[in-house]
Amino acid sequence: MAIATRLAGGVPRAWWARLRRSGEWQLLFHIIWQADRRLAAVWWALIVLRALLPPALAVATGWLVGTVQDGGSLTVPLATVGVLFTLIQTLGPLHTELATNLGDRTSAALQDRLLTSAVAPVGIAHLEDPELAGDFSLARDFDLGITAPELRTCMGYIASGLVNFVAGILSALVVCGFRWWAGLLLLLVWASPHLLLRESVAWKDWRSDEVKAHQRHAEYAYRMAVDAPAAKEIRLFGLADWTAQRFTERRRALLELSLQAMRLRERPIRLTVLVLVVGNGLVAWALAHAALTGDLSLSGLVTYAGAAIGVSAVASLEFGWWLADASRPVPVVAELEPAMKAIGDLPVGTTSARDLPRHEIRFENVSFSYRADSRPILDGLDLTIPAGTSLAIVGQNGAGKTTLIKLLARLYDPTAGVVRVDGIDLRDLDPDSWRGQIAAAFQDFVRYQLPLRENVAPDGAPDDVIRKALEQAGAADLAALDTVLSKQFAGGIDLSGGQWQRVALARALAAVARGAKVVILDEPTAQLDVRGEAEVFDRILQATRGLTTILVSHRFSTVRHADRICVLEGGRVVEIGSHDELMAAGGRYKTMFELQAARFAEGRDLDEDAGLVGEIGGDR
Ligand SMILES: Nc1ncnc2c1ncn2[C@@H]1O[C@H](COP(=O)(O)OP(=O)(O)OP(=O)(O)O)[C@@H](O)[C@H]1O
Repeated sequence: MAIATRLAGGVPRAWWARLRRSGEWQLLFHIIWQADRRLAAVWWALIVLRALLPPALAVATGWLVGTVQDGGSLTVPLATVGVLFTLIQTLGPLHTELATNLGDRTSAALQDRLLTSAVAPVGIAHLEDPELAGDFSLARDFDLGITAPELRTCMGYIASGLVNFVAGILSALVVCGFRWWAGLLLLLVWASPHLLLRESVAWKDWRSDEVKAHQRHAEYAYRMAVDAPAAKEIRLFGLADWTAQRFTERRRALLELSLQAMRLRERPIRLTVLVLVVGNGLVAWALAHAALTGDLSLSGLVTYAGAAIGVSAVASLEFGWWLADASRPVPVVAELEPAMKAIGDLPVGTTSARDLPRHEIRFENVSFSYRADSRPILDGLDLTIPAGTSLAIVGQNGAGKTTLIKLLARLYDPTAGVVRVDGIDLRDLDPDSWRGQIAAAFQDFVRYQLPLRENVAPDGAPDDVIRKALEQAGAADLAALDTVLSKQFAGGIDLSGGQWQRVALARALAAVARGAKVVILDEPTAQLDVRGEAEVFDRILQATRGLTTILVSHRFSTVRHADRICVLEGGRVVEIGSHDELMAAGGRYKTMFELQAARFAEGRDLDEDAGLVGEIGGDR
């Protein structure tokens, strides 16, 4: 790992102060413990055992030398030195392996916490919030390893650091057996870097907006480079260098920031060296003097000199760096949990939606803005969708059609006004039971890298329900139900955009078969070819007949089939009625319809059997 990254955490005094202040390391050790108690207990036990070994070896070596001098039996002292030496050599690598494993488990525990807190809120505002998105990148650094090493790497070094630190203190205690002040003095001088270098700069601003922005961009560029969906455009638009450069620049900027933060000041370093030389010189002189004057035996000299050298481990700066690096994302994860809840969670009602009789939907004077300081997307909107009827919503890009759907699915609550179903405020309903009543095919539907079966019914359904839904969506012969819909899996297949859309429609239709009473179709046929659209949409209409259906579409050939159509503009409904009524009214709907019909009419020669022109203009 690059030294710059290792140094990024700053120097000991700074990390110690920071850690103590923020409780980062307590949080880290708490999470380590929660991640795997058994492994964590062994990890700690090995720290204690390994810390005992160096001072024990110093004592045993002195004993061995004394025994040689006295001419006694060497078997036991030699065996003791051998065992201690072997343990020192073997426990280290074992401990590192264990620490890597514990680091992986701790990362997984942190990931679990992040995932749980991302999916737990009832709404989705926290996932669309730009500031939280920055924190997300920082929080995932224990995995990404962009500004700091991954936790699996840190854990081994933290263990070694702790071993050194404790072994140093124990060695000082051994030196106290020679002269109490000598042990204390050595402890103080070797601990002095922690104090003297306190003014050196740590990377205090690692959570600044600048760091967050670099981190986010670096991560984004990385995903662009390695994710398959972006691969086509990256190549066609010649963006490969741009992507690589963006990643390199952002990462370099992060390293530069951390390097700036670690630059040590000269004077404290000189002073630290002076303190170390003087302190160690004094103890060395005392040892030599005692040995020369006969105050100290050769055995004692070997023991205390060995222990005196061992005290130096107290100065181990690395321990602080690794602990600071490893701890860094932990508070972000901890803070993200309440932050996401505060932004994304919505009050939960208790009334079950399962027994709603009719599913009439009413928007009453509904206003909505995504942020308090942004323009209203919906502004005093009134709209009623009678139970068992279909309503199509049309309007220009950005008119707020999808936003209205989000309110209906209770992914957000209105800023003002109320959305009711059968007269009950959506906020009084249990959100899960309400969503259980909804079957939806979204514009940006999810392409699950799962078998076809799970793509149609993620939470499980009998195969005949799945097959029927696929048939209704015109995807009966797509693949066997067990086929994974991704080439990235053995035996998997890739689907075209239109085929994927049919799968998304089948998902909604399977939900209808299992009892959903409200159907949301947001651009359900946008990716289907013209003939496919007409055929699939007829079947969807049949399958959803008698249900309350909301259809958002720019395709008027689809829209015209709805019982009623509303035109959304300026955050309100400006026209509503059946296709015939709106055409007769001669307003915005008629204009939009005729514009699209004319466009298709121009293309008639190019696509004679498309059938769309006839469909659009059929009963004009
Ligand atoms: N999460 C969000 N945060 C802030 N603004 C948003 C968010 N989602 C949408 N918007 C804004 O709200 C407005 C309405 O968006 P919406 O997606 O509802 O429009 P739409 O009518 O469905 O558009 P289209 O026909 O292009 O799909 C747009 O100006 C959009 O930029």
